[in-house]
Amino acid sequence: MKTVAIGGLGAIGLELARALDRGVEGFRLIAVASRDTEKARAAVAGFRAPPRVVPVEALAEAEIVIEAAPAAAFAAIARPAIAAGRVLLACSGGALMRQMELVEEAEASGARIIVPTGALVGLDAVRAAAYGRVDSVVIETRKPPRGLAGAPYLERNGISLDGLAEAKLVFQGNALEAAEGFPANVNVAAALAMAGIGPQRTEVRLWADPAAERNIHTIRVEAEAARFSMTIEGMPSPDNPRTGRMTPLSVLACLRGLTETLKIGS
Ligand SMILES: NC(=O)C1=CN([C@@H]2O[C@H](COP(=O)(O)OP(=O)(O)OC[C@H]3O[C@@H](n4cnc5c(N)ncnc54)[C@H](O)[C@@H]3O)[C@@H](O)[C@H]2O)C=CC1
Ligand SMILES: O=C([O-])CC(=O)C(=O)O
Repeated sequence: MKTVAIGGLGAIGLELARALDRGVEGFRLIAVASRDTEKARAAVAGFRAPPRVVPVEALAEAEIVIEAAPAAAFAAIARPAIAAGRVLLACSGGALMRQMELVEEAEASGARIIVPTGALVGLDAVRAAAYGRVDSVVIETRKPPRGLAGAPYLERNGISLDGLAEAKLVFQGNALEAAEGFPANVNVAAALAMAGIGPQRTEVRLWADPAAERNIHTIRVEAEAARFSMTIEGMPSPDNPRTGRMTPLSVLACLRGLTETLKIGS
């Protein structure tokens, strides 16, 4: 049995905690941390085996630490886990991409940092292609306006999405600029950048679309070995419209992949 701890109990973390409590072969949830301790206690009170509610630094007592908190809390969860040489599953890919020195810290301590595919598709193909020459990687994301509302880039540039009648291209730039301007929205672009040709060369286009009922991500890759494009249309989570329901499922698949005997895909 590998021990697991979760930092953040929102759309992703609480779903994962519930799934682990129902039983995921080979893993046992021992601790959780969240901003609001009382709320966290109430959320896990009815569990078959309630995990301990701890401060974020104490999550590192588990062998596997799942980070599922806002980007601003990423380092506080990641650093102790890395220092303790743990396996860190990082959902806030955009935050990681902006603090790549953590990867050097992990190398020194023997920790591993794993970014699940999350709400996206195709990272296996992108990773493989990146062993050869890759000419371009583009991701186009289309979300209902409520899934983008409040992003720092929109506020800084006075872009209002209220009463939007048709789809609007709200951002075009590289993955680094996207992660800075939309910290809660472009984790998939960050994961794509880290899997492929890096944040400077990965192009991001972000649309607010009042007709969209799903979070739609299309990636297009031009590489020497292959040209491919893939689209995923994720259902927004009922708890947080910025986050797709695929993400906790992807983290579960990633977790199982750490130990399963038969593992399909890279
Ligand atoms: N990799 C991917 O494909 C995806 C990644 N994400 C990212 O994953 C992260 C979590 O997403 P959601 O669960 O949707 O967010 P959420 O907003 O629903 O939940 C976040 C949780 O973290 C807690 N929290 C806030 N501050 C904290 C702190 N300082 N320490 C510990 N916990 C704290 C909140 O109380 C809440 O329980 C976000 O950074 C989000 O952008 C979201 C969707 C897809
Ligand atoms: O589509 C989603 O579920 C979330 C998303 O865009 C991201 O965090 O990059």
